Amino acid sequence: MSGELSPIDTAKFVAAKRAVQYVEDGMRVGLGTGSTAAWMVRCLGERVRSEGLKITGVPTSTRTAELARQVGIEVTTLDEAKWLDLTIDGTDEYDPDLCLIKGGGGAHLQEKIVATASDRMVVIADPTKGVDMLGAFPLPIEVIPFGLQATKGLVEELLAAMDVLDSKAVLREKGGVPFVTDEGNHIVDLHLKRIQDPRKLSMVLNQVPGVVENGLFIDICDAVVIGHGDGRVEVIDINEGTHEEERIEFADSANIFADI
Ligand SMILES: O=C(CO)[C@H](O)[C@H](O)COP(=O)(O)O
Repeated sequence: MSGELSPIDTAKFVAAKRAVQYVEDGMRVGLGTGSTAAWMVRCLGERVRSEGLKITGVPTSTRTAELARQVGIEVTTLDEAKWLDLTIDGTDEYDPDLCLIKGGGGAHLQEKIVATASDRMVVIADPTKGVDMLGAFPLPIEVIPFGLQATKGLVEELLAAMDVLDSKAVLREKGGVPFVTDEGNHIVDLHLKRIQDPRKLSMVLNQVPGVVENGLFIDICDAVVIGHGDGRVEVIDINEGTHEEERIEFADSANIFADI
């Protein structure tokens, strides 16, 4: 990949480039999944190659593991790393409390385990991901294959009783067959009304037998780095209560790929 980036890719790139500044020598870093997280992995690889930064990455999917190795990041498992200093990941939505909907890429189970086992989670996003109230993006749940239709039916009944279901629960497909996660499970996407009480919904969903994990990330994200197409980044830190803006140089974006 080379040449001019589109405004949306510039936004993702500058968010990623700013976020990898949080990474210090010796850190164990959770590596998220998705197109924005892929920019972060490339930016981190660039720091490893050009600065000799020594880090261990814990990928949240086979896709991310493959890319991390390709760009020169040493990877290990969460069990080997035990605990992480930082996780950097993308998101499908973030709200003003930095609660998230994730799982658009079908990796939210590993992503949630990895982020929860980290001192700090930094989310990278473009401006389209910010919402006043979660729920415009369909909420993914990971469901085991056994009894899939029974689980899906029960979830639909529960959501209808709670008056949060907007249309329906849809089994995610890829290439005409059910999408299979890295854990060998399936994804059901829940088309909901705006989520008034994400904490309650998350707890209810995870009580249903057959549901492994839902895509709501509550009180897990510490900061969000929002990139813009003109190179500006906003950094919102929920713990510090700060909202800062700066500018990131993005003319070198093509160099990120030069040595790979
Ligand atoms: O949760 C995720 C994968 O499970 C992704 O982080 C989320 O879908 C955002 O992806 P992208 O950066 O491609 O928009």
